[in-house]
Formats: sequence, C-alpha cells, structure tokens
Amino acid sequence: MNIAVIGTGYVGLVTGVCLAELDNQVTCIDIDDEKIAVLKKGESPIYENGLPELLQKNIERERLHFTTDYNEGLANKDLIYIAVGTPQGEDGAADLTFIDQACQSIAKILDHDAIIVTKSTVPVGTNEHIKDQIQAGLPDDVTINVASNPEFLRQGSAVHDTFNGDRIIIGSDDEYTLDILEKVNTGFNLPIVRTDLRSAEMIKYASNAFLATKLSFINEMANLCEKLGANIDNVSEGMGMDKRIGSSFLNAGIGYGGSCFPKDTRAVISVGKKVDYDMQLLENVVGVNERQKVILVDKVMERFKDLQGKKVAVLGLAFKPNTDDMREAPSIFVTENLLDQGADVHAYDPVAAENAKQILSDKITYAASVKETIDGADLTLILTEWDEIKKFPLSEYKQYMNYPVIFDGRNCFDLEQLAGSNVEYHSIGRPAVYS
Ligand SMILES: NC(=O)c1ccc[n+]([C@@H]2O[C@H](COP(=O)([O-])OP(=O)(O)OC[C@H]3O[C@@H](n4cnc5c(N)ncnc54)[C@H](O)[C@@H]3O)[C@@H](O)[C@H]2O)c1
Ligand SMILES: O=c1ccn([C@@H]2O[C@H](COP(=O)(O)OP(=O)(O)O[C@H]3O[C@H](CO)[C@@H](O)[C@H](O)[C@H]3O)[C@@H](O)[C@H]2O)c(=O)[nH]1
Repeated sequence: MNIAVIGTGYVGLVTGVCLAELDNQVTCIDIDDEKIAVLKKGESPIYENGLPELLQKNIERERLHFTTDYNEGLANKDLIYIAVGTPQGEDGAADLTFIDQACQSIAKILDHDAIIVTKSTVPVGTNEHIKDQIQAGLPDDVTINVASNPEFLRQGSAVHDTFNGDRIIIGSDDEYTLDILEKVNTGFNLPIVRTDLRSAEMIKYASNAFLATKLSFINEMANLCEKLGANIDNVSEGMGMDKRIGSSFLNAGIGYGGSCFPKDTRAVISVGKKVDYDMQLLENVVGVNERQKVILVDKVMERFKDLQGKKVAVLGLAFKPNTDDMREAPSIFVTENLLDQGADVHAYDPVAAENAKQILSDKITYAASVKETIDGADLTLILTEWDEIKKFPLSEYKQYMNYPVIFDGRNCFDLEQLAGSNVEYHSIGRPAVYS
C-alpha cells in the first residue's frame, strides 16, 4: 500500500519504518527540517533499539522516504497516518493543536480519496472532529474515511513491541475502512481487534490509566511495607503469581514518568470533568504518583538533614532505561530538589545526558561514567535502572565514594546482593541495609 505518516517522533518514525519493513511504500512527513535532514541521511534522531538498522535497510530498498513537503508526502497515498504529539494542555486536557495543524495541511493538499488513520492518543470524539475538519476543506469529489489505530509501543523497546505487541486495535464506523486496515496490519501477525471509532479511542486511554493505577497501587503498598517491616519484592512476587493480577508493572519505584502516563491520566480526568463525571480513582492515582516523586529526596533529607556542599552522585536521568527521552522524568524533580537543598549535583546517563542538558539546571555537572560520577561523592541516588548501572559492582562504591550511601529509587539490587559490599543502602518498600 502507499502510506503517508505525519509526524516522525517516537511513534510516527517507528510506525513508518515498520510499515516499510512490511513492504509498503511509506513517506514520512514532519515540519521539523532538522529531523527530516537527519532521517534523509539514514540516521535516527532518537535512541531506540533496532531502529537504525531497519531505517537504513528500508531507505536502501527505496520503500521509505522522508519529506517536509505535504504535496510530495501525500501524493498517491491510500492511507494517511497521523502521529503528531498531543501534549498536556494547561488545564490537563490533551492539546490538539498539532492534530489540527496536520488536518489543515491535509485538507489543503489532498486531491484523492484516502483513509486517515489516527495513531496519536486523542480524546474520545477527536476522530469525528478530524473527519469534519479535513472533509470541510476538500474538493466535493474527494472523500475521506477515518479510523483510530491507537499505539501501545513502549519507548526503549518500540520496534520489538510493534512486531510483538499483545494486540492491534482498529476502530472505525465504516466496515470497508476496517477491512483495509485489517489487511495492512495482517503482516504484523498479532491479534487484531475491530471495534467502533469511539471505543478504539477509549481503549488507549483506559489501558494507560489502568497501568498507571497499577503503578500507583504498588508504590502505595511499597510505602506501607516500609512502615510495617515487609519487603515489597516479596509482596510483588507473591501477588504477581495470581494470573488475575499478573506480574508485570509491579516494580515499585519513584513513580511513573515519560510522555504518556502523566499526560494521559490527566487527560482522562479532564475529559471526565467535561461530561460532569468525577474520576475519583484516577485523581488519586495522579496524587499518589506526585507524592512518590518526593519519596527518595525525603529519605535523603531524613538521613542527611543538610546537603549544603555535599557531592551528590545521580545515576540515570532518562524516565526509564533504553531511551534518551527526558519527558516527565523523575530526575527533573529530584535534581531540582537536591539543588534547592544546596547539593553539588554530579549526574550520569549513558544515553540521555545531551537531552538532559537542555532541560535540567545548568548547575549540574555531567560525568562520563558511573565511576567518575561517584568518585568522591557523599551519597549516590539511582534514578534509572540502566543495565550499566545495575551491573556496576557494589563493592566499588566503597572504594570511590567518601562514604558509600546509596538511595536506590529503582530497587536495582536484591537485598541479598548487598552482603559484603560495605554500603549503606536505602531503597523503595524494603528495609534499609547497612552491610
Ligand atoms: N512516545 C510513546 O511511547 C507513545 C506511545 C503510544 C502513543 N503515543 C502517542 O503518539 C503521539 C505522538 O507521540 P510521540 O512521542 O511520537 O511524539 P513526538 O513529540 O516524539 O513526535 C511528534 C512529531 O510530530 C511532528 N509534528 C508536529 N506537528 C506536525 C505537523 N503539523 N505536521 C507534521 N509533523 C508534525 C513533530 O515535529 C514531532 O517530530 C502522541 O499522541 C502520544 O501520546 C506515544
Ligand atoms: O513496573 C514498573 C513499570 C514501569 N514503571 C515506570 O512507568 C513509566 C512508564 O514505563 P513504560 O510503560 O515501560 O514506558 P512508556 O514508554 O511510557 O509506555 C507506556 O506509555 C505508552 C504511551 O502511551 C504506551 O504505548 C505503552 O503501552 C505504555 O507502557 C516509567 O517511568 C517506568 O519507570 C515503574 O515504575 N514500574
């Protein structure tokens, strides 16, 4: 099929590359000149496992093209995917400015019938708005249909998730449109759920809201474990063995971040308000997550009272491992708090440091390795569970730090691993260890 993908961010680029891998002719359109210039050279502007190889391969096979020009991008395309950002607006609602701009560009240029497929996460009813907006600008003899095809990939494993996801949701109120989308998605070899437009949009928000709820739930249990002398690792393991609960998303930590859960939970609350329905559970999910972001700093302050002049090592800045994304990363909040307390913050992230420099305070000193970061430090905070950080020998903290105190916001180490390492270790939902 001839496909256009609008927006070459984490979702649009991965979608475009993977659809090209399935032998479709794909043109990706973005308004960001720099991004398109990098992509045209066959380089990936984002860090995502497996993406550079597939990108280059499909450019070479001439199945994948990039442009900033909507005329070129939409020419002869049967399917037009929209994958632009839908960030959080001031009142918590999804900001649809980029969606509207993409629609206006399509309406101005499209000269043939096509199906518009929305990948972006959008509030229920948005696809109808998309259809009306585009159709209103088109010549009388051009007709579009719309479909919702929400995306469930996780950053850091986006390509893997695209080919190995649990399901593909396609929603439309037009059976022919669903048939076409089913055909396009057959190559992924995953269960396909056909549904109506509004339910497809809702499935995406409901899934993210549920996962965020699971995280706030386990974080709240972790905090209680600490007070009661239980160990959240053992609790999660025991709970997760119940198939009705499931073992994934039960890792307690310093709260969820990233470009999706924080904004999507707030968007659902906002949608509820618009229809006069109070989303009580989700309000608390968000509240628990806000509190969780402070937990590690609270522990630090309880232990040290004053950080004035102390060298604090921060390991990991990205919102999760295997990504360079800093959106809503807990490190933003934690480093701000440490600096407010007068700490001398030294930070390291194997991949996200360059992005971090754009948004974190310029008072932070960046190091080139774990060793360099902890060298001479008075305390260490672990904020992202990168493999490199998990594999760094615990025994070396004593060797390099002034005094080896670790505050682990990601429970990177089993408590048994600490034996003989001579560190003082504080984590989430588990007793402190003085080994
Ligand atoms: N990031 C994820 O893991 C993920 C997963 C599932 C769903 N989503 C959803 O997918 C959507 C995209 O997320 P993302 O993380 O890829 O966003 P992103 O910010 O990484 O990328 C969006 C891209 O769209 C481009 N863009 C904006 N307006 C445009 C226009 N008018 N025409 C062409 N290009 C335009 C931007 O320049 C940018 O490159 C959001 O709705 C998000 O909620 C994201
Ligand atoms: O057991 C866990 C699992 C995750 N997290 C945190 O939760 C956040 C989100 O993690 P994850 O879901 O792995 O990453 P995302 O890339 O944000 O993916 C989520 O958001 C995407 C955007 O909507 C969806 O497509 C995905 O299905 C959904 O998992 C991160 O801060 C993680 O550190 C935990 O604290 N404990």
